[in-house]
Amino acid sequence: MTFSLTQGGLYAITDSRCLSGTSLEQEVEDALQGGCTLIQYRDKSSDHAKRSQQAQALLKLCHSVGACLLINDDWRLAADIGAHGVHLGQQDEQLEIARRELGNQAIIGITCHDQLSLAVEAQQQGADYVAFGAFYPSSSKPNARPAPLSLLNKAQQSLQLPVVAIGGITLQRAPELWQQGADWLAVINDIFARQNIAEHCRSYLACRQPLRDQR
Ligand SMILES: Cc1ncc(COP(=O)(O)OP(=O)(O)O)c(N)n1
Ligand SMILES: Cc1ncsc1CCOP(=O)(O)O
Ligand SMILES: [Mg+2]
Repeated sequence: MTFSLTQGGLYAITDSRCLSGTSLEQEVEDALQGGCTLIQYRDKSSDHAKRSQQAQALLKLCHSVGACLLINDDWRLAADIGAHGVHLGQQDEQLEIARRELGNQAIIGITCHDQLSLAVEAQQQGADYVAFGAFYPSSSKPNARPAPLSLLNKAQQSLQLPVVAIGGITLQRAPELWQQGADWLAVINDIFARQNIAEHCRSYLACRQPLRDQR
C-alpha cells in the first residue's frame, strides 16, 4: 500500500481505553487489515513512557503495511519516535512550531471545528489537511461543538486541502459525509468499540466506492 493523503479514506483514531476488549495493538492491526490507511494515536494521559511505548508499537504496525501514523497534540512525541506527523487542535501548540520541528515531509492536520475561516488560515500556514466536526453527537468527546453537514461542501469548494470529517460518525452516517465532500472520515467509537473491526472498516470503504466511480 502506498499512502496518499489526497486519496482520502478511513482515518481511525485510538481511544485511551481498549474499547474492543482485545488490545490497542490488536485493534489497530484489525483496522489496518480492514483498509484504514491513516491512524491517529490519541491518549490524553500524562504517562509519557506508556504513550511513547504504545505509539512506537503502532508505528511499527503502520510501517508494516505502508500506512501513516499521526500523534494527537504532541509533536515532540511524533519527533521522538519518527511518526509521520501530528494532529493539532486550536488549543494545541502552533502549526509553525510543529512544522519547524518536524520538517516539510511531516503531515500536520488542524482542527477547524465549524469554521471555514480557521481552515483558510491553516491552509495559508501550511497545514496538510483540515478537520471539521463534530457532525453528530460524540460519546468520545461529548462537549465537541456541532458543525453542519453543509460545511463539507463549502470546504471542498474553497480549499485545496483534504477535508476530514469527525464526530459521532457511524457506518450508517458515512454515505452522507462522503457525499457532502469529506475526503476522510475520522472515527473512534464506531471502529474500535466493535468486535468485527476489520470487516466494519471494509464496509465504510465499500460505501465510498460508488461515489468515487461517479467522479
Ligand atoms: C482528525 C481529528 N480531528 C479533530 C480532532 C480534535 O482535535 P482537538 O480539537 O485538539 O481535540 P483533542 O482530540 O485533542 O481532544 C482530532 N483529534 N483529530
Ligand atoms: C476528537 C474529536 N473531536 C471532535 S469529535 C471527536 C471524537 C470523535 O470520536 P467518535 O468517532 O467516537 O465520535
Ligand atoms: Mg488536541
